[in-house]
Amino acid sequence: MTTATHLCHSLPPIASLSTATVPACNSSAGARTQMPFLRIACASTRSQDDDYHATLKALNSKGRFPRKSLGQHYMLNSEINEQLTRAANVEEGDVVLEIGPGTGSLTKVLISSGATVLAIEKDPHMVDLLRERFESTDGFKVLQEDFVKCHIRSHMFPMLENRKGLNTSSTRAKVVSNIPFNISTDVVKQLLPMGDIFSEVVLLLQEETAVRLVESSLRTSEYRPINIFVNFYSEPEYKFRVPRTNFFPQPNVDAAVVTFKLKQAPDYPSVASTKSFFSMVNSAFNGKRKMLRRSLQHICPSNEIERALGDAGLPTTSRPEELTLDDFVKLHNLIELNGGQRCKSLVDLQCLSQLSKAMPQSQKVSRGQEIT
Ligand SMILES: C[S@@+](CC[C@H](N)C(=O)[O-])C[C@H]1O[C@@H](n2cnc3c(N)ncnc32)[C@H](O)[C@@H]1O
Repeated sequence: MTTATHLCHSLPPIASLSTATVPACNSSAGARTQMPFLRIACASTRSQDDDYHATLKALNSKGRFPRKSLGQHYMLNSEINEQLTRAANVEEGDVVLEIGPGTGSLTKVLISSGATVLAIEKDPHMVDLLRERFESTDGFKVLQEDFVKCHIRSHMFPMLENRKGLNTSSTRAKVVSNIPFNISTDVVKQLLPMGDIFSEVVLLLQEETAVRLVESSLRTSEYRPINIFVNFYSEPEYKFRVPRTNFFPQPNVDAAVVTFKLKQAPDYPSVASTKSFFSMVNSAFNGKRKMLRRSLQHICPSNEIERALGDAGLPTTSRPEELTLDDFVKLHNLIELNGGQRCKSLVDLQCLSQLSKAMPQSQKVSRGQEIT
């Protein structure tokens, strides 16, 4: 305990120190135990640039306290940053988008793997810090923007264009990020339909969100339109849990790493229009306790819905939480086919789908925002 006391005394004067803990040395995802200050010495031997002291020093240099409203929980364990980078198979020549780079601990690992990194950071103080830290590094650019509002395509296209002619195997970029938990759903909705520019999206999410996005099963209350959305656009995989003790300041919840392998348009389930498809899915779940023949009545008369359910091989009494992505696709296409002129609202939806086809790609991707 002498070491612990000594280290505690040497900590910089910053609020919330008394509640802070650092990760276990063998930071195997899975260990839930909170590690005391005693372990700091051990963590700092792994990566002195981004350990507990360095993070505090970096924040102090800008007179900053971590801001809860910006979800500022900094990663103290470089092993986890390396695992995130490996989960995306980042290699020489890759272009990587990092959302919320903070002090740049993950950024450093990405750059060391040979990637060119575009970082989007909302906090201007962290942007200053990153510019100082990576000032002499080629292949790094940081923009001070709110990711939720930024037009990511216009930033990515020039970077991808620049790579043409380089001897690199991948033509699409990757996303690797430890994001603030409060923008997780926005990030997922915005990025997953971008399979034309991103091949993988690897995110460190709140564990509960990770489980809800990847593992929600049929017939449970967690099964929502977002699950249909995630599986429509990607192949998600829960990789590993990251105990809360790996962050400063320590959040009240654990985190987990999820990879989303993005599909490209030809591999999306075949629907006449994604707009009308997701409108139907949302409507179906609006009346979660209701049978589909009732909740979709505004689209088609219930006998038409029953007929489509029957043709899809589903019970006429089906409820939304009983349908897989494939079932919804079949149902949607059958309603379109069977409904024809009789389904007035569907005709309206078809008009919308024509409009949507005329929309620029940049607007189309924001449609995911409608998913709940
Ligand atoms: C959980 S911290 C992660 C920091 C760093 N990646 C790490 O692993 O230590 C989240 C970071 O996202 C930034 N941030 C918060 N909201 C943001 C937004 N809307 N757009 C971009 N960055 C944001 C915060 O300022 C913070 O630096």
